[in-house]
Amino acid sequence: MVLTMLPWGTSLMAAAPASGGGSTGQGPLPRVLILATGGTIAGKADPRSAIGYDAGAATGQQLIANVPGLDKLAHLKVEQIANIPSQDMNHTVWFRLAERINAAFAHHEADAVVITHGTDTMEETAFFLDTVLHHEQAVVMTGSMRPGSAISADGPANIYEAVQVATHPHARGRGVLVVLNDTIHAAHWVSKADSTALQTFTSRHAGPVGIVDPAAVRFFAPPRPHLAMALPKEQSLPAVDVIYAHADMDGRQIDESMRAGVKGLVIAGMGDGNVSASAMKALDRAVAAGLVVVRSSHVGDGFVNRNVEVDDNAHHFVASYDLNPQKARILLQLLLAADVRDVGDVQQAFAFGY
Ligand SMILES: NC(=O)CC[C@H](N)C(=O)O
Repeated sequence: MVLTMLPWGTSLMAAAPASGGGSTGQGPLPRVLILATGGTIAGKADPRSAIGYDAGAATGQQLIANVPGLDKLAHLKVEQIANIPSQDMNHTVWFRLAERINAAFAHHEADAVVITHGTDTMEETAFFLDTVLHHEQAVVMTGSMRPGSAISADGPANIYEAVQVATHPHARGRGVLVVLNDTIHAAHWVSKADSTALQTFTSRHAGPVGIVDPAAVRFFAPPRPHLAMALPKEQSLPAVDVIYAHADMDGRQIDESMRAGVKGLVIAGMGDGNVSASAMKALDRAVAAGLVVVRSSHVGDGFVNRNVEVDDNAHHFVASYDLNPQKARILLQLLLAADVRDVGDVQQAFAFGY
């Protein structure tokens, strides 16, 4: 490759007549579709208490109006997909988002998408969309930890940076990204790790894939191989429960989930995906009844590997590798929706990319 010297602040790729030149000030402005779903970023002060607020109160249009300089980065179109605190996020909104994004790119309505969202379930929405969307164009999620009414609200800067990242040419082909507090995370690894701090998102063992510093958007890591699943046609997902393991654990919750008719179980296990002996017996009953059982962990980092403390071959369990329980649940739902229930096939999907 021949290296061409360009003026500072101009990247080789951004200089091309691509749609991602918003951060360089060259060429036509890229078109960014902003899909607003609510969250703290759309929060307004609650007059009943000094620290209280209602998430999902302001509209996407109001959020954008509070971000100076955004019109110099991109042509924006804002649509309100929902206006909820993200603890109420659900598959109906996920399907609405996925279909809107598919349509926007199929009809060349936008060059990139930014989604505003509460931080509680942002990693789950990011993981769902990352798995069912198959576009080169950037899809970037952002939110905030402080409501717009707070001193030093973080929402406006996060929206600005999300648009900067979404319009950066190196954001293409990376699946769904999460941008918060100057940091860029990939959907596979990102997780909320602090209930109040601005730097709430981590990508524990993998680390963030990039940063936004005052001069530039910088990516460090190559994209992860993309596990591409179809968006289920039925617009619904099979029932899968997550069961949290702890000392004195019995099999009661596992049996109750089976009675309720779930199709799969994810264990938020201790350590590398352990449960007690009596819970293990209940899991064997679940497998015998035709449920798919995935062992994940609630410790927050590291892999759950096959056949280490637990003989997965003998029990017919699946190991989650590095997917946390809430993401393991979504992958299992998508696999079951696609009629993938053979333990070997399910395991292959969880091991994809490693
Ligand atoms: N900081 C946040 O966004 C969390 C607030 C709220 N629970 C939500 O996820 O929407």
